Amino acid sequence: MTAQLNPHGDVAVLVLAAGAGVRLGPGVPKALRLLAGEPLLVHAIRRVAAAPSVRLIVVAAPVADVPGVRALLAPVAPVVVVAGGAERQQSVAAALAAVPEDVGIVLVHDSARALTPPELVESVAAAVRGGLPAVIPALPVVDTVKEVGPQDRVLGTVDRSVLRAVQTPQGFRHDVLAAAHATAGDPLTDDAGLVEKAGIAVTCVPGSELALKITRPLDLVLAEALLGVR
Ligand SMILES: Nc1ccn([C@@H]2O[C@H](COP(=O)(O)OP(=O)(O)OP(=O)(O)O)[C@@H](O)[C@H]2O)c(=O)n1
Ligand SMILES: C[C@](O)(CO)[C@H](O)COP(=O)(O)O
Repeated sequence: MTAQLNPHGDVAVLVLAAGAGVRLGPGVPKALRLLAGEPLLVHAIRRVAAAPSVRLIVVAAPVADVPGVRALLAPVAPVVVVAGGAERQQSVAAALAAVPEDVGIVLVHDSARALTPPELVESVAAAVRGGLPAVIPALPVVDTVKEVGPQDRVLGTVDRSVLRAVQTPQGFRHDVLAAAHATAGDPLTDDAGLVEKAGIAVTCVPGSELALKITRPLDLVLAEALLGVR
């Protein structure tokens, strides 16, 4: 059944799905690879669409797959599908261009974080709604982290208490994200990085173990196990 989005919601979610998935190994673009029999993108969209304050979902798809992604998602949720770019940052910019000005909050989300629960979408949006310009979900770093130099020589041990592993959805006031992208330089790995460069405060909220990014083959195994136990 097609999910209904909230026409009175104040949130647009940009769902990025234009990446190749090189680290996952050869195959179709990562967002279209199967997890428990369904494409990662379908898992991701179903969860985003279940978040009550979402009014609009814009998907950035691989250029060649735009019609196919529209057809794939039509029975899942109402979405706008645009062509993504060669870099993640370009895919964000293309999706952002499809968001009307009157939407106050924009979240940027990786389809690769396919099991992200709707509650995380809501908690990030609520923090922006509460007055923060930029909000990112994050988890503490669990490993000891070393700085390494030439010949793999360890230079030192980093104080991990000040480190966080950052997830998506990352949430922004619409004007803040638009301004950061309008002045963006070399591509960065996340949107919060652009906002930081503009000198605007970025605040962490608790992330979720379920929001793991499916990057390597083992992550698919882990995600399938998580689906099995839920
Ligand atoms: N040009 C790109 C590159 C990435 N992404 C999206 O950004 C998210 C995070 O990227 P990552 O997980 O690193 O995906 P890939 O770039 O596909 O992975 P790889 O580097 O292994 O190819 C993914 O949902 C991916 O589809 C995108 O929309 N457009
Ligand atoms: C946006 C992101 O998922 C936050 O962790 C991450 O930066 C994407 O990075 P990648 O280089 O595409 O794996």
